[in-house]
Amino acid sequence: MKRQHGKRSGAARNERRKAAGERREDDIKAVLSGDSKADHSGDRKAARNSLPVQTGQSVDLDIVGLTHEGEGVGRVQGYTLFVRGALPGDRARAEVVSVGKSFGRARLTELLADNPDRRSAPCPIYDACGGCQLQHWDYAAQLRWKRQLIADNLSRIGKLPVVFAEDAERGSSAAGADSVSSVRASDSRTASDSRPPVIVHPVIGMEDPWRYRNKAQVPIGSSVEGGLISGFYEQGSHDIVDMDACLIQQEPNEETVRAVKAAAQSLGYRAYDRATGRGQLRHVVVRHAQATGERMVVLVTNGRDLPHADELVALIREAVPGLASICQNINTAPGPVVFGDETRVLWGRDVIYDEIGGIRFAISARSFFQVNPTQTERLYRAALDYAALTGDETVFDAYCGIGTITLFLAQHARRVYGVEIVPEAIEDARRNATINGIANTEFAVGAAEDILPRWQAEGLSPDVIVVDPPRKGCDPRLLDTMLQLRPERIVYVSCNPSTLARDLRVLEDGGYRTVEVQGVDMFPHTTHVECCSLLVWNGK
Ligand SMILES: C[S@@+](CC[C@H](N)C(=O)[O-])C[C@H]1O[C@@H](n2cnc3c(N)ncnc32)[C@H](O)[C@@H]1O
Repeated sequence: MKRQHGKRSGAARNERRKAAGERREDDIKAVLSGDSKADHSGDRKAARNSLPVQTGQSVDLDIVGLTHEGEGVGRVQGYTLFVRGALPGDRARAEVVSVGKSFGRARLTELLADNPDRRSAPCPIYDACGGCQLQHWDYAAQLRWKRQLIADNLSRIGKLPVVFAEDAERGSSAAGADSVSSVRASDSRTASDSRPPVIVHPVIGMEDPWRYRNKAQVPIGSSVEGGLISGFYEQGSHDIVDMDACLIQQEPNEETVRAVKAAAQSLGYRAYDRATGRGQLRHVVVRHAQATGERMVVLVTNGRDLPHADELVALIREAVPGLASICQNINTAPGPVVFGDETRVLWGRDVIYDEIGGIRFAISARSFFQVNPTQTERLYRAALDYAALTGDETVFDAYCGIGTITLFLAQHARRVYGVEIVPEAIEDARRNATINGIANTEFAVGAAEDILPRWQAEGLSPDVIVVDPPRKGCDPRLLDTMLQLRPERIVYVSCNPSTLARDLRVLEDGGYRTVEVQGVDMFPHTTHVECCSLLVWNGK
């Protein structure tokens, strides 16, 4: 494992991390206190001195929860500490590394009592890499935790009464129940309402939860010797750790990245240096289509000029089987965003083809395509199931990407309208409708919050609306329009249970009832989980 050239000393790095951590903590505190310019350093010192723990202190604590970032949560005299590497059920010894008014962080030094579900993480670089957070936890336990996470968000943020599906079958509502599988509903605003609680199903897991990712997006850096390295950003920093193997990545992607790196290295390419703005290669993005075996390489470069482009293409083609596309994306912006606006084809097609549920999809360099194809089909089937289409319906699919859910739905509806903000994705969506012979779809480029009001003004009236927004959830204007359009059903697909819960609250207040939520584990060994939720018009 090589490390990036130009790294600062360990002490400097620790200082930097500490400062970043404190900034972040202050940000959180400011949000909690509602004071975005909080700078009361005198008050802060006094408050810290009155805390039950101090930096450097060794504490023993029971771990009772897990944060969204995968840190164990424990308490010392009511004060919350986050302990990386600790799991719920552990009794841990930890050294306090930072303290804030509301919570602090501690470093796990010893496990005093082990969680029976603890496993040794199979990945050799697990501790340094920030990609996975849960490899040290039995997979079934991960799935149980993700379900609880969904339920907790619905309950705490959405203020919804919730029940686990098996408890609902037994007839016991979550309100007041305290069995392990039951969900606390004590803080649910509507827990005492007569409405039935939201049913939370077991999260659908993978039979083999490894090697699932069909896309790798790796930053390129320079080694001390001046060679190219690629891998991942070390936890909490922008230092690249050179690494070719990742246990959640499909193997063809690893092979492709290795080949691209070797080809670029042999032609003397330099890695982009954020500090100086010099060097050509910023990122290598590779995709592997699981169903067809096709592969795509996208070289993200710091400018249009790509010396020896023909030789580079020839070397990559020679080394990578199944290659269908080599693209160059140009990104001259100084920030951390991976892609620039311009993409051009260096060799082959501008897309690769993959299939999900018997539908063929063209995928271009910048288009969103779910990273776990096995689970994607399960997710889309859940969405289709909740849409309960008979063939007569008008459906809106907001945040449609390359039209994946749109085409699943279109086979069972009268007409489906898709909207998506990335123009290339809509080009792909139109192409996808054509290649699958699906003629009852229409696509628009734009923000869903702008396009739905336009469709409404044109007199369109959906029976079902499907939304699948990015992590930040739906724009409030979109939620407002959905409430005005008042479809019979809303299917809300989400990769973030907290923004899902926030938006469900808005829709509930507007007259919808959340019936059930199906979690699908798209991202095993990480703290992420995908949800598919069904809402029906409740009448108001
Ligand atoms: C989670 S992805 C879902 C894509 C698609 N449903 C799928 O499963 O492949 C969210 C999509 O929303 C798009 N997007 C982000 N903000 C948007 C907005 N305001 N309006 C429409 N689309 C947006 C993104 O480009 C991305 O393709």
